[in-house]
Amino acid sequence: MKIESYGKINLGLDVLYKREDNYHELSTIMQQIDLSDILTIKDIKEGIKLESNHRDVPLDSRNLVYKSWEKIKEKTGINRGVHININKRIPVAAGLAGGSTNAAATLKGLNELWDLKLNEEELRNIAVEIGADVPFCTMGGTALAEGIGEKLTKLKSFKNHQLLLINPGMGISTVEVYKKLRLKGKRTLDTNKIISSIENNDIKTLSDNMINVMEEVVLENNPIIEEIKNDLIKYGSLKPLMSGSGPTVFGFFDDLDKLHYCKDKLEEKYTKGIVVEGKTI
Ligand SMILES: C[C@](O)(CO)[C@H](O)COP(=O)(O)OP(=O)(O)OC[C@H]1O[C@@H](n2ccc(N)nc2=O)[C@H](O)[C@@H]1O
Ligand SMILES: Nc1ncnc2c1ncn2[C@@H]1O[C@H](COP(=O)(O)OP(=O)(O)OP(=O)(O)O)[C@@H](O)[C@H]1O
Repeated sequence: MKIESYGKINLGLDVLYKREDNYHELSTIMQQIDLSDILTIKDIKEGIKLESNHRDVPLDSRNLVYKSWEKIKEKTGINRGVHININKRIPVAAGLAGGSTNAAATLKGLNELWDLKLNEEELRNIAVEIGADVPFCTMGGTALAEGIGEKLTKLKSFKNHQLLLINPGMGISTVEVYKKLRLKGKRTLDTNKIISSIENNDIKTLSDNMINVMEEVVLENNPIIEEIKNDLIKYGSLKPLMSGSGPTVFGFFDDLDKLHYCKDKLEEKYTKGIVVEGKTI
């Protein structure tokens, strides 16, 4: 069985406060994009064997795919073996939910392969035990995520908007970013404005109002992110934003020719990085 495992961007990310369980309460708009990894899942006699084309992906119990297999065993009592090949195309530790989407695809894949009949809500309840971004990844599309990311409200579809994603070529640890955050004690992101722009299919107003409260602390040690944002604007993007805990930056385009011109320019400049064209799905 082959499954496509799609990444996400945050069309705005606000961190409201630190909770007693040490997680943070969020208000974020999540959007699935067509940049994906391919998972190939096969039955084997017992245990789990992982394989990947990407050297930064752990092939043991640290992999979120491994955690999905363990959770399925624990929740359903099914103890079957599986071989999973993870063909990585989503940059790793990039703020694009790479590991989380692989975990979600594994939950859905095993549910189908083993005919477990878990419904969407049951899948989401298992997903949150694997990671905060995993429930959204099982659902996809466009959603407001609150709580630690697991309280999801589906929003109107925001498909087919063209964007460029620029990753400077290094990874950033989500845990470290949460540790460094300086919380303001009040809301920074106008989520209603983001939601109304989505409803009106208005990428310009959306882009103008996108805020990610994690940018500030990530920028302090990674000034290249500001440089990428400035370059995106210089070559025709609408106002760009860092996704999640970074370092990937994305910008929307109202014209495909502008996007291709910008892509050429940024590919020339960021030779150590990754420049990918994508769209919202
Ligand atoms: C930055 C985002 O990508 C925004 O969508 C997510 O909040 C990150 O979610 P994630 O990588 O799935 O997070 P998890 O794997 O569940 O948690 C990793 C670590 O991030 C921190 N964490 C995560 C989510 C959250 N709401 N509050 C947190 O403080 C915790 O220290 C946690 O130990
Ligand atoms: N299937 C997986 N794919 C990629 N990384 C994984 C996977 N499983 C575990 N990891 C580990 O998770 C770390 C974070 O990688 P990931 O690509 O999920 O980050 P991210 O996109 O920033 O996540 P998020 O946006 O959810 O915070 C990696 O450094 C890697 O060690």
